[in-house]
Amino acid sequence: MKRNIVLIGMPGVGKSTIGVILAKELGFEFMDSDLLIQKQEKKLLKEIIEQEGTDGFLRIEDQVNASIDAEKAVIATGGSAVYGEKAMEHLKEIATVIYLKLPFGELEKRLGNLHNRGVVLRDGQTLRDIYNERSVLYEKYADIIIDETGKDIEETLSQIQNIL
Ligand SMILES: Nc1ncnc2c1ncn2[C@@H]1O[C@H](COP(=O)(O)OP(=O)(O)OP(=O)(O)O)[C@@H](O)[C@H]1O
Ligand SMILES: O=C(O)C1=C[C@@H](O)[C@@H](O)[C@H](O)C1
Ligand SMILES: [Mg+2]
Repeated sequence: MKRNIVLIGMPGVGKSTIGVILAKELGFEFMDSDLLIQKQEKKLLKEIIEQEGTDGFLRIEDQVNASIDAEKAVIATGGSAVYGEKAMEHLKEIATVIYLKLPFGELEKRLGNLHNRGVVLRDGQTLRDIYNERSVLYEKYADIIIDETGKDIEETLSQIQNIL
């Protein structure tokens, strides 16, 4: 295992929820890219997306993720992190990358219950469009793929622990 773990996947798959528990179990630090972006920009993610547009947000996200310096950390990325090539190359160098994968139908149900989630959608794009577009990228960058189908948080965590 490399010295850090990076979690990637669609919004709502549980990168932040699972990441913080995993960090605690491993005795690692926990970092959340979304919080690093908000701290640097001194704005909420949705404000950055509103003010800078999706491309502006993606540029900031790429720069923040490419600058992460960590040792023994679990890093939860935002769902759109995989659009940042520079960032993903950097994260691949410093971490084992785990893709938390959920079938579209389950993800749609879960996102339906989540409020205030700024998702990077270009004009006319649907959740299905970005699911298809991003799945290719998540698979490309993943060292490990965890299929969350039918698993609760504890079951997903123990599957990750068994593989590490
Ligand atoms: N089996 C499960 N695994 C993970 N999360 C689950 C599960 N079932 C329900 N949830 C819920 O789904 C939500 C996952 O949200 P979370 O913010 O962790 O996602 P995320 O991947 O970090 O998204 P984002 O890309 O927007 O940061 C939480 O509210 C969590 O409680
Ligand atoms: O999947 C997305 O498009 C996003 C997910 C969030 O974590 C944030 O990074 C931002 O709101 C964009
Ligand atoms: Mg998150």
